[in-house]
Amino acid sequence: MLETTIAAIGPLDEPAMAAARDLQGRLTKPAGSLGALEELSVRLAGLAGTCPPPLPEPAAVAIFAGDHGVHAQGVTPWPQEVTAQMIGNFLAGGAVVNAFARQAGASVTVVDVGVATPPVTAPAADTGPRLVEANIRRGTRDMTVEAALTRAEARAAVETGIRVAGDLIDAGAGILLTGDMGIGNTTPAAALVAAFGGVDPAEATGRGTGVDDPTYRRKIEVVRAALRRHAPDPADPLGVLATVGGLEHAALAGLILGAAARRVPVLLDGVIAVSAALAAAAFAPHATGAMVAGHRSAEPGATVALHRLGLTPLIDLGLRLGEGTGALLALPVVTGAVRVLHEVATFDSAGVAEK
Ligand SMILES: O=C(O)c1ccc[n+]([C@@H]2O[C@H](COP(=O)([O-])O)[C@@H](O)[C@H]2O)c1
Ligand SMILES: Cc1cc2nc[nH]c2cc1C
Repeated sequence: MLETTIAAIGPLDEPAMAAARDLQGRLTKPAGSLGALEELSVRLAGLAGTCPPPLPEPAAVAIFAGDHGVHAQGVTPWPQEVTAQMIGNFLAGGAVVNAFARQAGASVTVVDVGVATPPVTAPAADTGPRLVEANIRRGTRDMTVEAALTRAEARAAVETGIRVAGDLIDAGAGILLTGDMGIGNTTPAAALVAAFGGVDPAEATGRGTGVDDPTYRRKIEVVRAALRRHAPDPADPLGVLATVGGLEHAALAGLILGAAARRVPVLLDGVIAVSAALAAAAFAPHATGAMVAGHRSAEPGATVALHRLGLTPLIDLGLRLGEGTGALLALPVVTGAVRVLHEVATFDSAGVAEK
């Protein structure tokens, strides 16, 4: 399934992009006045292979949740149980992601790919957040001691993400938004950014949920130790994900690949999402055509990854929550970029004089 998905990911459609550029030039506004929205609309036309591209509606957030053996190294102040407890909060509708999803009119799907303790489940409701139980392992192994995952486990997580993308798109989603929950997951995210980005762990590692100076220094050394032990090869993305990644990172890479293969845009959230996006781009370089960077996380690794991917984030508000919150805030910007191509009059049709 991974191989067929990768094979289905092709380049952006040049004629559709040329048509979108031409249309942008005829709309009743000074050329270039919508800044980054114009190039985004052109890219989404190229992804859809048609101009105008469909409005990115309805929107679906997929929150992949997992735990991390590297938690034992003291890289986060939070207890591991918070991952499962926050799943309960997501399903009950009480987290920030739920508030932003209600505002944006987006559905929320929580996917347990690797939570260590059984998730706290809420009573099933027909509407509201949904739980997909796809646990591959109750948390990864400690990457400073051994590989976090076997290649088979990493592949199973990637393929779970591909499957979730397909299911959400089959159910009608016009855009997918990445979400994540996993106490400790900024440590493997930093390792992935350092491995794929070829930067020193000190440049890729941030303070996550907020750690003090001694913990931050230890966190950098933990990332350094894992990379030294495994020496992951960036040309082997499954190997990188298995040795120094996480189950939610691998599943997010799969979600991105699945969206790209179906030519549906995927709006990226924070550092966990963009570290997974580096893996997706290593599997299939053309997958970047489907990626839209929702925001610039405060984590330094996010800026490194966005630069490598050639993506400019739509908003930059110093967020560092995860869950999909930054992607949800950016969603109206993406919709606005496309809506312009559908609804704005041309100089010709509106009888407005050109300069
Ligand atoms: O999205 C981000 O950039 C981001 C930055 C810092 C923290 N987080 C969230 O915080 C958790 C991981 O933080 P930590 O310090 O436990 O590694 C995890 O649940 C993430 O969703 C997320
Ligand atoms: C409370 C809490 C909520 C979160 N949401 C995403 N990561 C999180 C980490 C914590 C600790």
